[in-house]
Amino acid sequence: MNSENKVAIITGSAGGLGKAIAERLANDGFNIVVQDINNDLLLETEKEFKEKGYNVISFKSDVSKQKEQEELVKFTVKEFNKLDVFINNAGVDAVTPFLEIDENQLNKLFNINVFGTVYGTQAAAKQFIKQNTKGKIINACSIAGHESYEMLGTYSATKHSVRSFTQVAAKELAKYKINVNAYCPGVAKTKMWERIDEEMVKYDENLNPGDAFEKFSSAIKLGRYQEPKDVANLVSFLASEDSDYITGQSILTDGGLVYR
Ligand SMILES: NC(=O)C1=CN([C@@H]2O[C@H](COP(=O)(O)OP(=O)(O)OC[C@H]3O[C@@H](n4cnc5c(N)ncnc54)[C@H](O)[C@@H]3O)[C@@H](O)[C@H]2O)C=CC1
Ligand SMILES: CC(=O)C(C)=O
Repeated sequence: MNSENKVAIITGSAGGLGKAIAERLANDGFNIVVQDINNDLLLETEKEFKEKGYNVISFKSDVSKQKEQEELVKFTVKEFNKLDVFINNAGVDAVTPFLEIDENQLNKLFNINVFGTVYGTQAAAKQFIKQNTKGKIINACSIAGHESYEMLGTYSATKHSVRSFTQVAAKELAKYKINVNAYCPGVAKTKMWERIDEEMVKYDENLNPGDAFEKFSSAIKLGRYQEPKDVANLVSFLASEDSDYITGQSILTDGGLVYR
């Protein structure tokens, strides 16, 4: 392990966008901590990354638990001596009409997408302040943090909330030289979109499997759906010194879908 390397934690990185972000940061020279609630997939990813020669360790926890976010940071500092970048990537979806939104759905999505982001930001910021170093916190927002989508009401509300917390944390933490930004992907082919497509098709008899994904992605001006590496490219920039003068922003990376 190289103790000179910068250290990044990426939550929800056993698969999907988080895994691509972790891999990109490892290639950028970071020591990385992959975190997820899915332990089997997490261990597989850790093994794959070790075989590729990355400086990686894994930590199984639940981002919606404040204490577990603190333990994640503690574990990282114990293993790698410091923290430089914390990526609040873990997130979950739900597809229902507005009239069917219930308490379970609201609790689950807000707990993971919003509370998880707040707890992760707090744990990372406290560590940066203790270290007396600058630091970067990078949150997973979405096109749904700028525009609210039918059938994705709760999800969209959580991502608007992530954008709001990104702004307020950036304002309050700037005096410690902590930057807080967010990336807003569009339509990336991961397990999340597989689930969204499956659920949307259930609610509309005119849709066949794959149609909902196709419908969303056919509106993308650059003419193709998003690859996880498109998202990793933006996060790599936000984690680097090249973004030192940017804070409080929720930046769209969607191939031309939502314009703000
Ligand atoms: N796929 C897409 O098109 C888009 C995704 N996003 C956001 O990007 C982030 C990553 O999305 P995907 O990779 O597509 O999702 P995904 O569902 O493929 O992967 C999410 C990962 O988070 C983990 N996770 C779920 N709950 C957790 C918890 N409580 N604690 C720790 N880990 C947990 C899962 O086990 C999984 O490995 C999410 O925040 C999502 O909302 C935003 C816009 C578009
Ligand atoms: C998955 C997602 O973030 C969407 C539909 O915007």
